[in-house]
Amino acid sequence: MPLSEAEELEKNDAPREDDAENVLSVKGITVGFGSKIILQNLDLDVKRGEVLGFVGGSGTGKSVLMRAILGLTPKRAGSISVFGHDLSSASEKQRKTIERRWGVLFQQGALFSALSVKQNIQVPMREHLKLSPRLMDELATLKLELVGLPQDAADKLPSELSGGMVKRASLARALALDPDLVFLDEPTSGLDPIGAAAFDSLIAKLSSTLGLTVYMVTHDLDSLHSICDRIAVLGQKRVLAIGTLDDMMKNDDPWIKSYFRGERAMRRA
Ligand SMILES: Nc1ncnc2c1ncn2[C@@H]1O[C@H](COP(=O)(O)OP(=O)(O)OP(=O)(O)O)[C@@H](O)[C@H]1O
Repeated sequence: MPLSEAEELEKNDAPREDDAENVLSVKGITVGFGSKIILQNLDLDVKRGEVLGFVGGSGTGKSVLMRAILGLTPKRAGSISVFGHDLSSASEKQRKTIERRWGVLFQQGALFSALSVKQNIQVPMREHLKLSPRLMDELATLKLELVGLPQDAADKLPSELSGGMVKRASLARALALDPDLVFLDEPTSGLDPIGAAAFDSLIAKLSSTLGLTVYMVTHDLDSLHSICDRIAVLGQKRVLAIGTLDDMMKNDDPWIKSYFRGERAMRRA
């Protein structure tokens, strides 16, 4: 009898012991474009069930790192393990199984403009699952509810939605396959403070009720304060520091100090 995809994964690439704690483990990765090195020998662990906020100056490589983890940008060295499985040695089939367990919300939402919200949510279902149209409609309805969108949003085009609704629709698409891990690239950018706070609460609620692990690139100090269990700071081509907000407040690196204890941070206090 042929092995299921999950059995295939187990058989060929047994999870390492630290899988129990780390959903994602990046070891010594280097990424560059031409002669420009963006990330060098970078290490990062993301723990199961945590909300990790990722910050860093503009252009330090936060999006590049996320894209490298997702396999969209090639790395020159190092290894990336997700759910205990090394992505470089995974077969295509194993990779697909791993991809089914993560969801991604790209910057600006990245919804397909010619597809309705419902069809956008169903894109990952079409790619990874074989379901009847009726079941896919039922699932899309559930996802809309989960992210707090009204059912009449289902047949709208992205251009007919407000910025906050686009973010929610993108989140619904990221959650389409009931992932264990979600990557969010600046989910609250472009939202007004009330919309951003509502989106933060939604992420916190989903993380606690669904046990989701959240990897969130953000510039939003409010998000860092309100929902992140840990914060990682990218700088000098690596993770400069990782820890709780308290740890960041005590850190004396000049960039970290000005970010967390500078004028902007003090204004929000
Ligand atoms: N495909 C590419 N080819 C060449 N250079 C690239 C490419 N993608 C990104 N870069 C460069 O890599 C660097 C890091 O970019 P990245 O978008 O990851 O920064 P970021 O930390 O996400 O910035 P921001 O906070 O402004 O979004 C930048 O100098 C960018 O120009």
